[in-house]
Amino acid sequence: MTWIDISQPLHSGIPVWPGDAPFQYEFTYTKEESGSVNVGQVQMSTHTGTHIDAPFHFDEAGSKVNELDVNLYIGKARVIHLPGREKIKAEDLMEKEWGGISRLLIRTDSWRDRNVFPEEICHLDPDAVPYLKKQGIRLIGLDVPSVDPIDSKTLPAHHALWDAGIHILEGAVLDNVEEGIYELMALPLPILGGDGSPVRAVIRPVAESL
Ligand SMILES: Nc1ccccc1C(=O)C[C@H](N)C(=O)O
Ligand SMILES: [Zn+2]
Ligand SMILES: [Zn+2]
Repeated sequence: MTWIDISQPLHSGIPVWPGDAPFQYEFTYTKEESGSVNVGQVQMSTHTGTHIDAPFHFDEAGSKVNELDVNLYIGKARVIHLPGREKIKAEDLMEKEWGGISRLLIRTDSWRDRNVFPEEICHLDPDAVPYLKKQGIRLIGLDVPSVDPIDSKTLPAHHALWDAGIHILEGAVLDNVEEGIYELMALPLPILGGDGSPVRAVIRPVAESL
């Protein structure tokens, strides 16, 4: 089975949080200038596109991105589809199949035009977190820029997840991805002291019986 890219392409027009640093790629030297090589430089927010949040993003005492276990971001993941909701509640999760898979990707389809930063998204009800913890979830990924409502200042879902030891992946592209079991790779960069990192996230289906 081939790997499927579930990452947003990075370009100067990629929407970012209102007021956050825009993505920029430019040449430090072009081949013509240097005589030998093109060399680029990138400026971006750590929360651009498909990215993970380190707990330090919302908790001064939380782990930094270089302290996170790489094993969280590689391995079996379940994809579930929960479209057309204002928020994801425990009852929605209870309707799905569970069992032994510690990574969960939720396709909400609630960020329709990825060229524009969304005003409203389907978010995670913090009351659903104990259920996720009970199912042994350690990583949750959504197809929206935040697990909380866009205008949230208190970030209750971020905090509830972290209190339950569940790590966060945001901005995955799950259009056309069917429910099922996949392998996931979405490694953050080892940015020392970082609050988050862009990731290249890929999945590939695995047979349920494996
Ligand atoms: N980058 C920002 C700039 C300003 C205000 C919030 C953010 C966020 O990133 C918050 C969001 N809850 C996030 O975890 O991605
Ligand atoms: Zn983030
Ligand atoms: Zn976040």
